[in-house]
Amino acid sequence: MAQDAHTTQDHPQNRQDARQQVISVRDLRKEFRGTRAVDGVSFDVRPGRVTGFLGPNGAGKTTTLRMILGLIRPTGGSALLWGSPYAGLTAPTRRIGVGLDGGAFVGPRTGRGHLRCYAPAAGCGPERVDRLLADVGLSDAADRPVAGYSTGMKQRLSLASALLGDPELLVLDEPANGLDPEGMLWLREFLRDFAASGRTVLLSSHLLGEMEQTVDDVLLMHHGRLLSSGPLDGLLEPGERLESAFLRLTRAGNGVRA
Ligand SMILES: Nc1ncnc2c1ncn2[C@@H]1O[C@H](COP(=O)(O)OP(=O)(O)OP(=O)(O)O)[C@@H](O)[C@H]1O
Repeated sequence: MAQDAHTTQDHPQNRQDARQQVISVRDLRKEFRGTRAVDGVSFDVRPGRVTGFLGPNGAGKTTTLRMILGLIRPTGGSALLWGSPYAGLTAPTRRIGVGLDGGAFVGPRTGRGHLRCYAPAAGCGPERVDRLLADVGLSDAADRPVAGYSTGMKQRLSLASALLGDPELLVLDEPANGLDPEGMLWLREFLRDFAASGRTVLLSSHLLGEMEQTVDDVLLMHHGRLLSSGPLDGLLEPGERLESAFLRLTRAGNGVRA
């Protein structure tokens, strides 16, 4: 993962390099009225990997994801998907499955109704909706109003929504929130299988212990800055847990390891 190559998205060579990556972020910055939410972040997300965007509440993870997805405009820097800004992609909703904020649901709608509502835009029919409901373990609850779903069930429905377009990239914000241990295990296996098929996952989480068992690559964020990026194996010292590594890095200051 490149750390220090600051680029602009318009340079042809940079576009060429960025096309080798699924996501390529360079010197990305966002300020909200004096709050530096994201402060010069650079990283790449490689294909066929589960990359964990990890850090405590307020670290800047969601803001970065929203900039990558073109939902908010950066103060500076660039975020490219397959070498293009989100707005320059053809049919982005079919290439990228997005799960932000645990999903936004209309309470009286059923789980099946929710997916059927978004299915046409994703180019899929009712049979795929049924299959996805089964894949995420919601077949039995499919015809109940989402308002009565547990947090974990909403997370599963959000994941099914993200999968509607059969995307090659999943971008998920805190998908493990509210899942019980069985749900965590299920999510972990699901994401690992997704990446094993050559597709790519970028997910944010503050649950370092859980993510340690899920991700291949780590982007460790703190106070808007990237503390570390690269394969999980390269980050941890022998016998070290991810939470301890995070404390070690935050105590060491803002050093950046490639
Ligand atoms: N729309 C906004 N207006 C003002 N400040 C914002 C806005 N969105 C985010 N922030 C601030 O930017 C910082 C980073 O927030 P962000 O939501 O990106 O962090 P996060 O790592 O995703 O944390 P969490 O896990 O709590 O969602 C925080 O200080 C937050 O208060």
